[in-house]
Amino acid sequence: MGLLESIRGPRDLKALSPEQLTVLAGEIREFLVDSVSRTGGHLGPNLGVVELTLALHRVFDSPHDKILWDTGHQSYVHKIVTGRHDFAKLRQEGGLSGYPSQAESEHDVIENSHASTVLSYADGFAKAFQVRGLDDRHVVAVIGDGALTGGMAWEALNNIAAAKDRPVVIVVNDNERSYAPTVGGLANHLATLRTTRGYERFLDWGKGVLGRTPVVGQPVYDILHGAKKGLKDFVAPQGLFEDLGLKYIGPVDGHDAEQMEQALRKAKGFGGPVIVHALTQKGRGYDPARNDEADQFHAVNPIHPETGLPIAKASGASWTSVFADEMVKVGAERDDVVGITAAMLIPVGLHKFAAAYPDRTFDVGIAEQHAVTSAAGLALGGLHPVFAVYATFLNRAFDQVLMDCALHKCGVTFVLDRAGVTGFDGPSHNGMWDMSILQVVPGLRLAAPRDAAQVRAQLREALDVDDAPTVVRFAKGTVGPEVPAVGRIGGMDVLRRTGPERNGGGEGGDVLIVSVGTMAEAGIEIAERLADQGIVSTVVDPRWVKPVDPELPKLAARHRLVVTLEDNSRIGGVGSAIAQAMRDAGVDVPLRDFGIPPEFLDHATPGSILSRIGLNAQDISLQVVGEVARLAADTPPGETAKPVS
Ligand SMILES: Cc1ncc(C[n+]2csc(CCOP(=O)(O)OP(=O)(O)O)c2C)c(N)n1
Ligand SMILES: CC(=O)[C@@H](O)[C@H](O)COP(=O)(O)O
Ligand SMILES: [Mg+2]
Repeated sequence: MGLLESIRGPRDLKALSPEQLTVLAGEIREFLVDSVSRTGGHLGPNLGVVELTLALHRVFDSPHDKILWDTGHQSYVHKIVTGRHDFAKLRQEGGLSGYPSQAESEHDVIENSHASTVLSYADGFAKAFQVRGLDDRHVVAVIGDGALTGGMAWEALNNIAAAKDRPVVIVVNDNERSYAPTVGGLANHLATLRTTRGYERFLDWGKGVLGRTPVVGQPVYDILHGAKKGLKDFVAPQGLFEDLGLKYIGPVDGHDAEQMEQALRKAKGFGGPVIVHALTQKGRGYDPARNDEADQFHAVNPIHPETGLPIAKASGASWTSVFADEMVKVGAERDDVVGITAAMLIPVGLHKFAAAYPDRTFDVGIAEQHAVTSAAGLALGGLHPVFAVYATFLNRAFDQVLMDCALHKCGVTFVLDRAGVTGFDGPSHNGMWDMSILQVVPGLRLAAPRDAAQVRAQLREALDVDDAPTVVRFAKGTVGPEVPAVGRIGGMDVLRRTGPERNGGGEGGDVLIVSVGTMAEAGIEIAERLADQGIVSTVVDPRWVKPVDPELPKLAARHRLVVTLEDNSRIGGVGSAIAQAMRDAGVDVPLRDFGIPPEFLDHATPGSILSRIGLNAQDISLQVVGEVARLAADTPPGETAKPVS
């Protein structure tokens, strides 16, 4: 790839001729398909922003000018033209992040891969430049049509439009899709703007022809321009953006580097808030992506580059598919159950329910806050909504869960997919905070199923609660083997006892291991390892981790040590809640809580993250053996360390 090799920074783009830019764009697409088909990643979105990114870096001077990307999954081309060509370990330990990364480059600003934030950052930058008198630099925000459906984007637009003298260049990257086609009134408005493309071309043609005959040309051009404006307003009212006080430039062909550059130079010189509406295609130039109905290769696992077909076949059912299938069954039994997604119908597993019950499925766009409060409205209206969302994306709707759902005792069920360490997508995608932040929501009940059978059972149990919000959270990827219960204490499943039966129910021993959700297998393995050391333990799965089962403190009192395991932040998680419940019950037994440390976890494979943070059976067993030994050592002389029974 001759030309691409020579691009070591944005400066190398500035001298290229239009012909060279076309060649370079082709080489970049070839590079993206070749590389991302090997590693997996956001192939479709990045194929769609090749010319747009080249134009941005030719018109603006990053890092002096700030080029900001919303969500950041479409920043591979930006990385390539800012000197990062080694994509061999994309999204893996030690490799490039799949999103902008300040540690990687001075050209990167926003690392957060949560959508709809870029305009707020841009508003902040513009205000900072103005207050500091830095009028020699620009801020450019690239936002997708999907991200533009997020509420924050409109809060920011309201502020950006307020100051006519505060330059902000907004590039709307309109490929008509989030994963699926973008929904809502905004999407329809963007569509009407797109239809005026013909008028732009007509007007440009007119300007060219008429411009050569100035005497006649100008008045005729003015008439034409007036006609275009009137026609546009008639056919495609520009009102939305212009009525807000934003200059609107477009629609522009986002794959025509020259047209993009022209529009960006116009925007750069405007001196106030301006929108450049770029029309692009997700997966541009790669037929397998263009022809992909589902999401045009929004995010792929490794694929065969020639065909786009996945290299690895899924090794079993995913957590998502178990939920998807059960939702269809529930839909047939209960016509009050409705589904809600925030622009991720297939990724969260509501597509089958939607196919069966289209009138009972609502895609609200990338608008989780709206989704939650709309769900509260649906519940108050007599239905039982199921909002399926990635755990990390519910973070932004915490107040809506607390005040709009729980305060009103709304029977809304939240199904949190991608809970726990997800790894590849970096620090803002791990579902590691839900079991902490939701602990403080009065009345909310939270379940963490350990296997497919429990997903089905706990989903149904959640749907039976109509006077409080309920949460069912599970991990990314393939669901593990069934983990059968060997007994039940209160609402908790006993998964393993390694000592002789005591007190009839096998209650009591040295260590009580409380494994949450997918930590069940680790809990059982830890019990076996402890047994090898002569340490007797009981493993329980609380199933519903909030509220803490009233039997748990009593069971804890019959052990010398309690160990809790959760794929959630250690801070304020299930372990903390159990410790509090034990204190409240006057049970003074030491507790060791194992979870995710309170840090942002850099991108890597989930396995390597879990082993680095020590959230695995081997490391935990070693610590527990040491703890038990310390406890035994504390036993007064003459007394043998024995379980409290
Ligand atoms: C708050 C939030 N919700 C959901 C997502 C998941 N997500 C990642 S990209 C994407 C679609 C973005 O669409 P758009 O902004 O149009 O960008 P495109 O991929 O089309 O370039 C979604 C829903 C997210 N990153 N953040
Ligand atoms: C950028 C984004 O938020 C999603 O596209 C994310 O990559 C989800 O990844 P998975 O669906 O593969 O978990
Ligand atoms: Mg889009």
